[in-house]
Amino acid sequence: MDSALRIEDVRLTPILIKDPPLLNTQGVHQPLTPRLVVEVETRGGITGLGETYGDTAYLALARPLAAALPGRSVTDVNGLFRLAADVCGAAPAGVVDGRVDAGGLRGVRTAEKLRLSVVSAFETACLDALGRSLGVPVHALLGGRVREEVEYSAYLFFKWAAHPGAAPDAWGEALDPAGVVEQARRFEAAHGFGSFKLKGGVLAPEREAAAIRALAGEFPGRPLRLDPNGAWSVATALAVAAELGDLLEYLEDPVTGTPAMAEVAARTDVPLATNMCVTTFAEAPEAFARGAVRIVLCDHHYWGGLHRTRELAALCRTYGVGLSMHSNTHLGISLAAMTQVAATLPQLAHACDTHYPWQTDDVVTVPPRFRAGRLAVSDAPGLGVDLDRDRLADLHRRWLDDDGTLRDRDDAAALRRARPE
Ligand SMILES: O=C([O-])C(=O)C[C@H](O)[C@@H](O)C(=O)[O-]
Ligand SMILES: [Mg+2]
Repeated sequence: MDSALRIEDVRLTPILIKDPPLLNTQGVHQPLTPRLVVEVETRGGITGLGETYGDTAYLALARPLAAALPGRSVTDVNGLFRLAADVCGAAPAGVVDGRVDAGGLRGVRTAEKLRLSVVSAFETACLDALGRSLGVPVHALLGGRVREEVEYSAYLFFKWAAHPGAAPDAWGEALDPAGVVEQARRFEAAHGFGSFKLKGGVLAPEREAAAIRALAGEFPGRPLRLDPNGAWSVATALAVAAELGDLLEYLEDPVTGTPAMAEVAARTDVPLATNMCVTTFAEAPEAFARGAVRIVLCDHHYWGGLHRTRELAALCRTYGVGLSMHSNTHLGISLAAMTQVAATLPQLAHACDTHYPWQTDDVVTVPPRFRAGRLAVSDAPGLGVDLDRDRLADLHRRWLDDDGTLRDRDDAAALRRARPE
């Protein structure tokens, strides 16, 4: 083994980044939300980057893994999973209690999901370091790209004009169909997005269906998705599906859990997609056997990295299930990783989700630019992004200065603070 590829040091930097008051079925995004930047430095002096959730539960698992890595090779990405199982221990008490993951809206929190979300950032950082060391892009380490660009979808939200006590943000309020259409127009004008996903589960289902109809009127024939994060009953889901019918590219997690999704799927032709009932390999057999979902949203953060995202793609292909991509609040390191892996997935037939246009902070030196809703796939070594260390230090300072209130994303708590009634 080339000793230059051995890991010399691992740096973890928790940060707080600005986030607008976007609404979802849990509550509202906090004004600042945590992320974790992982740097893996080799003995050869090359540093690889990764990014993941930065809440305290993730940090508690990341620290022992970071401490155990020096001396291992960045080529040993398979070994990371065994190592994490050995050194991370249990998730901190109280965070795995059957609740839906507040920061992710990705089904119930489990210790395994937390651990995989942490390992994903280390895997990405190792692949970045390996790619930089060898002078090849990460997609080459995953078998090579099958496309030159990756298409992304505009992620529309009902939102307030401002966080409580703050000045209105640049997007303004969107609490009705007209506001959503205006937001979509701005997304299209700024980034050229050709497809739109509306985050639902916020207003009455009829209002959300009306917003989709308004989008269809403004952008005829464009792919449209609605995602209430499991907030509806089977009857409501069927009523909305019947009303919107052909207007929808897919309906995402209209109800919670595989049995309810299967019940809806059996009674509508509208394709159902999920990032809530199939979020681990163990959940796939039942959901696929029952025909509960036609599309699974991959997300390298919680599926455990870029290689495992490709394993998920192979599983979906085997069962004739389609593939799309999910996103939470994230920065340019994650966007680069999403783009690299998406470039290697032949059956990715839907535009990927991204929250990125909502972010005003970043830690990469050159923020990516969407053209016609697409990102060019970088052929530069590694992920193709570099760290802005001054920015990283500023955002880490914010995290240090926080009294603990915002270090864990909790949209329900943020809503209670803003609207105690
Ligand atoms: O597709 C999804 O379910 C999501 O993107 C979940 C996210 O947590 C999103 O709803 C958010 O951040 O409000
Ligand atoms: Mg979803």
